[in-house]
Order: sequence, then C-alpha cells, then structure tokens
Amino acid sequence: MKILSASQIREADAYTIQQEPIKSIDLMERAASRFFQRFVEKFSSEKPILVVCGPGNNGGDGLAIARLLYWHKFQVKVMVPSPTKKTSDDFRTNYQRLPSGIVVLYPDDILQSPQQLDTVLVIDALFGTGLSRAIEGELAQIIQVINASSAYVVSVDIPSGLSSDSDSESDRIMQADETFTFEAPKRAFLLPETHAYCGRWEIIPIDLSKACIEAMECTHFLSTEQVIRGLLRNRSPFQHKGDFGRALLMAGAKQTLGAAVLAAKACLRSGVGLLRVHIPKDASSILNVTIPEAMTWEDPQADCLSQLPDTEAYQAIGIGPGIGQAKETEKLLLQVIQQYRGPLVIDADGLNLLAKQKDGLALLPPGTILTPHLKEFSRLAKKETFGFKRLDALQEMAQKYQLSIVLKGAYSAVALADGSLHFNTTGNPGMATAGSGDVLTGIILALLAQGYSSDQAARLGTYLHGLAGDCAAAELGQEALIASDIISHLPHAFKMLTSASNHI
Ligand SMILES: NC(=O)C1=CN([C@@H]2O[C@H](COP(=O)(O)OP(=O)(O)OC[C@H]3O[C@@H](n4cnc5c(N)ncnc54)[C@H](OP(=O)(O)O)[C@@H]3O)[C@@H](O)[C@H]2O)[C@@H](O)CC1
Ligand SMILES: [K+]
Repeated sequence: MKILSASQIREADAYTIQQEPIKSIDLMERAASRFFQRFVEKFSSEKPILVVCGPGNNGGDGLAIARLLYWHKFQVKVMVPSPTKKTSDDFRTNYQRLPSGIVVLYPDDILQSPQQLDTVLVIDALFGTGLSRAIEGELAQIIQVINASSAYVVSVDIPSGLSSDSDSESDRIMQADETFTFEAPKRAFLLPETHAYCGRWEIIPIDLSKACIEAMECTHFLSTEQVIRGLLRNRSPFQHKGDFGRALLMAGAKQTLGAAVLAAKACLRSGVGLLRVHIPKDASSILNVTIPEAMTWEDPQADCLSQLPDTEAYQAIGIGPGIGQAKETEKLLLQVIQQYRGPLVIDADGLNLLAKQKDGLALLPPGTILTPHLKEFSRLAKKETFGFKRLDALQEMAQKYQLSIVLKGAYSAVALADGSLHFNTTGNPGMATAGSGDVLTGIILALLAQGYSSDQAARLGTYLHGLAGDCAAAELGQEALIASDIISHLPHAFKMLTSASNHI
C-alpha cells in the first residue's frame, strides 16, 4: 500500500474533485460522514462530545462531523477559532450549516475553565495535512490544556500539530488516543519519535481517485498482508531439500552460544533445506543436543570465531549473532565480505565490527542485508539522527551502497537499494526482548538460501518475524514473551500467510 505525502494527498483530492467530478464541500461531507459512521460503531452517545475545530478544512470536517453527531442525538459542542481568524471556504459553509442547537465555544471559553475537558470526549479537528508551521497562540494553548486533561481524544485525519512528512514541535502536538485517517496512512504514524501521538490509528477510505493514486510515483509503502502474501512462494510436491538451499550461519562466541542456537532454530523453522552453523571450538555438543537438525563446523578457537570455513557449498551466509568483537572475528567478517559471492545477512556484532571500519559499507557486496536496531544504525551511519532525518539517512545508505537495510523497531523500516522504504505492519512491544534480533537473522538467512532476492527476504522475513511475535503474544501475553516463543510460533505465522486473510 502506498503511503502518500501531504502534497500527494492534496493532489489526489484535487484530481478527484475535478475528475469524479465532486464539489470540494461534498468531498468534505463524504469524509465527515465516513468518519461519523466509524465513530458511531465505536462510541456510544452517552458521553458529551467537544469537537475542536481549526481554521482550515480539517476544522471544516470537524463542523460537519458535529452536525452529523447532533442529528444522531449525541450531546455535542464545538469550539472554533476566534472570529477574527481567517477561515477556509468549506469551513465557513459548514459553519453556516451548523444546527442552532449546537453550543459554539471560543478558545477563551475553554482556557478559562479547562476542567470541563475532563468530562468530554474530544474530537480533534484543529489542523490536518495543511499544517505548514508550528501552531502558536490560542490553538497551541488549546492543545496543551487538552493534553493535560483526562479527555479521550479522537483525531480527525492526523493529530493536530503533527506534520505528516517532516519533524514537528513536540510540545504543540495533540496526544490522540485514536486517529481516523483519510484514505492513506501518514508517514509520521510510523516513526519511533512520533507514532505515539496517534494512538491507535485506522484508515477511513473516502474514495479518492484510484487511477490517480495508482499513477503516483511513490517511495514509501506499507507492507500489508496482501503484498507480503504475494512474495511467499508455493512449494511443489516434487521439490527436495536441495531445492530449499544450504545456509551457513556464523554465530556465537564462548559466552553467547544462545544467540547461535536461536538464529539456527529460527533458520530451520523458516524453510531452509540444510543448515550448517559455524561455532567456536567444543560447542558442537551443545548445538547437536539443542538443534539436532543443524550441522556444525567448529572453529579452531574456543573463545570466538576466527577462521573462514569453506563457503562454496552455501547459497547464503548469515553472520553476526553473538559473535563478539574480537580482532580475529573482525578479520573473519572482512574475509566473508570480500570473498563470498552469495547473498549475506549481517546482524548484531557483525554490524558493530563493520561500523569500526573506515568505510565498511563500501566493502559490502550489493544486495547484502543489514538488520540494525536504532543504535547500530547510528554507528553504521557514524552519526546520530532522529525522526525524518534518520529515515532520509536510511534511504540514502541503502541506495548509495545498494543494500537492503531493516531498521528494527515498531513498524520496522526496510530500505531497499532502489530508494524505496517499506514499513512493516506486524510485531508488538513484547518482542523487544533478548534474542529477538537473532531470530530475525535466522529467518532472513533461510529465505536467502531458498533463493528469495534480498529485497524480498528482508521484507518477508521482517513480516514473518513480527507475525510470529503477534501469534506468540496472543497466546502468552507480551510481558512473558521470550525469543524462543517467536520461533515456536513461526509455523503459525507461515500458516497464516498461506491461508485466509487476517491482517491489513
Ligand atoms: N477537499 C479536500 O481537500 C479534503 C480535505 N480534507 C480535510 O482537509 C484537511 C486539510 O485541510 P487544509 O489543507 O485546509 O489544512 P488544515 O490542516 O485544515 O488547516 C491548515 C490551514 O491553516 C493554516 N495553517 C497551517 N499551519 C498553521 C499554523 N501552524 N497556525 C495557524 N494556521 C496554520 C493554513 O493556511 P496558511 O495560513 O498556511 O495559508 C491552512 O489554511 C485534511 O487533513 C482533511 O481533514 C477532507 O475533508 C477530505 C477532502
Ligand atoms: K486533526
């Protein structure tokens, strides 16, 4: 699914108005009535509602929503900007259409007695995608008092003050409990710094022109179930284990063999034909007992990995989980990068060792997959960035070095060599636990060995990892979830993807 920028949405609005054709005010009515339909499915008419409206079309939506609620017996008041403020045409039309029974308040009425907010549900229609600067004055104060109150907040299109495609001033953003957004998700919903402002969000379709949206050039996408399903290959009855690839996993050091075990189990649970694990000396017995399905290759050293095994026989290599940062291991990583010609996935200390090199990224073969979390990404980029700037840096890195990079977190962002960014839609906070990243490496390694391209393996692997985590959390809760639970739910995740549709 495409994630449109604010200007692309404006373009789609304008195209729809012209081509459908439909008047702007009628498109606003359609948006308001779709919002209203969803709102009444979720909320009863018992709680009084305050719709806070800004001067533009988001405020116009708010006024139309207030009218529809009033007609359906909700107790509703509206707040509009002071009369001296400039308002949009469609705002004014909907202001004129407001039934006389609706009480109209001004910002001062609320600022003078903010305690009234504690007993209402607020519908936030102050600013939408037309926000062009930080909010100031009375409406900034309104946001602050609503955030300080115990009001439940449902935002129209986007939390007011949150810019959909660029960084925003954090003290002037409405903190929504829910956001009903029109037609397409907004980028700010997916970033670690801003996603919390939206609360739970959902898309309200308003039938903008499909032809227009399809024709739009886009760089940001949501990895929906439908898209991911299209990536997963069917198995034919005549395929044998040789068809599903041989993978080599280089993982573990003396104190961190668990990482090797987790990555290896996840790899085997993700469809690989054969797996060999390169581990430190004397660790074979542990691996043989915990994962009898895996073969091992023992390094001459007992503390860390130091020597390159014969890599010829493998379709893909995964390196990093638990390997530590010993000098010998650093040398080994560089040998792998420079000598191996198949696809690679690099994680954890593999990334940290890479970040230590002067220009480590330039050494990577095109198509390599990196799976950093935020801190590892900063180390690779050699600078710390935040919000949209981090996203830009991610896109730039993937494009410049022709890599697939999975930036892990809520809505993990998968940046591909073609400059596109794909936000993952599965996963939950229970997965922020030790070993979770090792599991992801194992899954991606298995997919690479099976012949998935690196951009497919990065997106599909990230989705499956999150989906298995969601299955585990549904059964066990988020708090008790450990990385092994993600692995044990991988079969459910694969089955869900190959059976009936459940996720967005
Ligand atoms: N037909 C359509 O297009 C549809 C649109 N829809 C709805 O419209 C919303 C977008 O509407 P919008 O473009 O009017 O922008 P919105 O965010 O309401 O207001 C911004 C206005 O305020 C101004 N302004 C900006 N920043 C400011 C600030 N910090 N402090 C003070 N003022 C500021 C800015 O004007 P400026 O001063 O920059 O000239 C602008 O006039 C969208 O989110 C959706 O809800 C739906 O109905 C579907 C159909
Ligand atoms: K809003």
